[in-house]
Amino acid sequence: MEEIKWMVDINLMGTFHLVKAALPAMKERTKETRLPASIAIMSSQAGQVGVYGYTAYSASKFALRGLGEALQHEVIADGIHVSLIFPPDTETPGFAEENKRRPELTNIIAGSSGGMKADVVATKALDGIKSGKFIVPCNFEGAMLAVATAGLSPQSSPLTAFLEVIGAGLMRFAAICFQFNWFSTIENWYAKNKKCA
Ligand SMILES: CCCCCCCCCCCCCCC[C@@H](O)[C@@H](N)CO
Repeated sequence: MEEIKWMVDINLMGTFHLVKAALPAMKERTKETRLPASIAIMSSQAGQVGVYGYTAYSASKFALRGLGEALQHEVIADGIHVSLIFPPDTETPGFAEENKRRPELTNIIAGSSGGMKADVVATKALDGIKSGKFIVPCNFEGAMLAVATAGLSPQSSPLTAFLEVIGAGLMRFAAICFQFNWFSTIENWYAKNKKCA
């Protein structure tokens, strides 16, 4: 339980603390300058889909979506835009550390979206923030996830809204195929490893 609390403290409470600390000055500045401002929240693709081995991590990253959606309602009148970034595995020192003890099944499922270099994720994130996107995917699988999990999130443009409406059925179908594949992999892995034990 201590480790779960630690993760929620960093990923969720850490974001609350940062937003709370930055908001008064941001509101003041947008009022004075009339220039738009952005709050970028770093989630993860594991905050769009639950992934084996990431129970605490996924929970803390999913929570950021609720935070972001509600916050966008609360700051839109101040000219502040919220962006939620959803990267896949990203080559960072933290990821190298994580990889030393990541379960095989997590590797397989997370591998469905591949990995990205940190500077590429940073560029994608900045582009998304600058163009006022609420959901910022970082790769092709991320774009599919964005459509599949669009829910009631604010849409960034009429084109995105159109693609979400048109793509919804297709992406649900793709999601079912991915889930089927992941559950079969988990089942086979347990069957094989139980036999070996
Ligand atoms: C509707 C179609 C679905 C498209 C493919 C979905 C692939 C989803 C795979 C998600 C993997 C997420 C892994 C991210 C983990 C990182 O955040 C973590 N390593 C950071 O430490």
